[in-house]
This record gives sequence, C-alpha cells and structure tokens, in this order.
Amino acid sequence: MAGTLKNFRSICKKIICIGRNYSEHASELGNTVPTKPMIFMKPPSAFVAPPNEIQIPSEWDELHHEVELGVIIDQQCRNVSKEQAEKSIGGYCLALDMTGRKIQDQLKKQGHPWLLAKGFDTSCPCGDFIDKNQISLSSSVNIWLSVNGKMRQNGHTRDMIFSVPDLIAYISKYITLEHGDLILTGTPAGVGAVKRGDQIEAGLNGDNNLKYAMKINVASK
Ligand SMILES: O=C([O-])CC(=O)C(=O)O
Ligand SMILES: [Mg+2]
Repeated sequence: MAGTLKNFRSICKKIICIGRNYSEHASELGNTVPTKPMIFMKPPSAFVAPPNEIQIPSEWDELHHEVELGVIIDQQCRNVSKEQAEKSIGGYCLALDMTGRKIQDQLKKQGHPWLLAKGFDTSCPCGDFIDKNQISLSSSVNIWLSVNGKMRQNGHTRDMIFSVPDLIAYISKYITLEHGDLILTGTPAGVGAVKRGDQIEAGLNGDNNLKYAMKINVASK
C-alpha cells in the first residue's frame, strides 16, 4: 500500500486543515488560542505542484501564504488513540495553505464557512511525498517560506499547540481518515500577502539531514 502514497495527490479524498495551531500565528491575526483543534477542509481540486503556478482568482488582488507540514495517512483510521494514530501515518509533505484573507475576514464576520477563501483551485501547493521514516515525531521540523527572496516564515513544529498524533486522534473521532488523505497541520507566524508574479520558495528541514525545498510562482495574470 505504502508505495502508492507517492501519488497522494491523485488518491487523496480529503484535505483536512488545522487552523490556529501555533499561538504566535493565532495572535498575529487577532484570534484566540484554541482549546480544541479547529478544523476545516479544502477539496482535492485545490492541489497544484510546480512547475504549475498558483492562480489568484480573477476578482481578488492578493493571497496570503501559509507554510505547513502536511501529514499523509496510510491506514484507514476511525476513533484511534494517539498511539494508533502514529501507526496510521504513511508520510509527509511540504504544503502551502494559500488563503484569500480578505474574503476569509468577510466570511468570518458573517459567520459563514471559509470554503471559498481556502478551497479555490491551486490553494494547496504541495511538494513531493516524504516517507514517514524520514521524520521522527519526537523531533522538531523547521518549516520556512520566502517571497521574492525575502524570508517571511520560519517556524518549528515543536511550537504546535496540538501534536500530529493529537490531531489524528481528534479528527478520527468524527471523520474516518483514509489512505491518501492529507492533513495540513497549521501555520507558524509570519503570514503575509503575495501578488501576481511573485516567486515563493518554501522548505522543510528535519533531523537525519532531511532538507526539502520547492519553488512555486504566483501566475502573473
Ligand atoms: O490563519 C488561518 O487562516 C487558519 C489557518 O489556516 C492556520 O492557522 O494555519
Ligand atoms: Mg493554514
């Protein structure tokens, strides 16, 4: 089964995202720090991978970048303990949660779902599959993102409020996680705007000399 996870983008049925999982990021947007994981979704049609580009929907002028650690599920899990949750992980990826922040702010005020702000086509750029053996959950992964060569985000997964096993155990109480599903684990501080024509570079550094980086452009039109 594990081999097919290399193609997680084509087998993924759901992308489940965690919001406000780093307290510095919750504070920078004026949100309170959650006492339970806050979850929302993107449709799999949101995937994009370089050399394809991020497309800003035509009536918007910018997007916000959010760099995140993606967790890819191998074994189906439902109502699992934290220990079982660890066994259900098949791998990881570098993921971006591209966000129409102005739309999200309007939707929040209206008490409406965030789907448009978070789930438009190309809102989920992802890097390649990283095998689970390359990242140990007891270590911290550095995730970073730069725009046009300037560092914007540089965080560490040790600062997550809810750990990866906590998140899987929580989600699986309500939603069955299946082979190929992707969890975006939330973004560290430093989110900001990108415009048409900007160049994003993002990366992930782990123990065992794991270094992964990807470049993806925002389309100029
Ligand atoms: O800031 C938001 O929109 C919530 C979110 O996705 C995150 O914290 O990663
Ligand atoms: Mg996010």
